[in-house]
Amino acid sequence: MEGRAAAPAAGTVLNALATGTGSAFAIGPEVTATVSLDGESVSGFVAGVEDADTRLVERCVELVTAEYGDDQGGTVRTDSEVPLASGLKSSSAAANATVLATLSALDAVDEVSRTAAAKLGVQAARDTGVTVTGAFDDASASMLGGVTVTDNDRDELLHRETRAWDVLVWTPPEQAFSSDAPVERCRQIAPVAELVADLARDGEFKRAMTVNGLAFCGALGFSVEPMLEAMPDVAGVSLSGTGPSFVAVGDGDDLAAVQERWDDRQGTTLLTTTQSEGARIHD
Ligand SMILES: Nc1ncnc2c1ncn2[C@@H]1O[C@H](COP(=O)(O)OP(=O)(O)OP(=O)(O)O)[C@@H](O)[C@H]1O
Ligand SMILES: O=C(O)C1=C[C@@H](O)[C@@H](O)[C@H](O)C1
Repeated sequence: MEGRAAAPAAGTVLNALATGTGSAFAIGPEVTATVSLDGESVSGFVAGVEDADTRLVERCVELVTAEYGDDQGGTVRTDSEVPLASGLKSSSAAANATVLATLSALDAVDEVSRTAAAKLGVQAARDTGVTVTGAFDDASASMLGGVTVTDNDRDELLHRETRAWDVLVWTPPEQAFSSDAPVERCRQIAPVAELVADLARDGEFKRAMTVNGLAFCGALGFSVEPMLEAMPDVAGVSLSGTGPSFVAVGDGDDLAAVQERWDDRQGTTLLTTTQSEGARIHD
């Protein structure tokens, strides 16, 4: 019994740590999960990362086999095109891919809606303490594709649209785990987050993410310089998640100008696009 599925990473429009309302958009790079159900306990591997914390993806397999199978164990392996703890939601993508791969291994894909599958991954993230709010914003964007706006306190999808943007990502050579973020400082910028949520619900995603980025750089202690370097050329740029990556959206020519500046920084830049199809199961 084997299943394979892939789910996209995501960038941030609104970080939910201030108010519980969040917004994110799916981007090209993916996490692929391969699940084999042939044992009693569940063990996980992250390709290329020794000593990776595999509890999240193991918990995803456990939750799915408990609800849709017979508590089977087995192995789960993830292969990721995005680095861990970089603000690009690799945890949500890994959880979504693992939930779908496990459902595929059980031949139970048709029994579960995509939204319900994303919620199982959110539950696994809460159970293993890798998230602050549950991050249904990131999970829904990765699972459904497009741009989503969610209430993470109720795991409710408030709004979803698709956008065809080019996306530039700068990832510095550091890591920042969401579970270590200073939540109280984020709550202090709630009035700004409410304004960003209004813009996002109206589909004004670019302006929303730029205001989000300026506010969360302040709350989380990141420099706004990468944003200032992008703002002359693009309307949408933000710190992604709890950092350290930044994302800028627009069209190719505008992003090329930003990339020239971000290429002078340490770390890596990646030019990709928005992704509107969401997670997919490999036959
Ligand atoms: N590719 C992966 N495969 C398996 N587990 C993963 C993967 N990516 C993340 N995780 C799990 O999620 C945990 C938290 O990850 P992390 O804080 O890096 O989330 P992220 O989604 O990459 O970052 P952010 O929330 O800032 O976007 C990791 O400790 C690990 O347990
Ligand atoms: O852990 C969390 O709850 C979150 C982490 C970041 O990705 C945020 O962007 C997201 O809105 C919520």
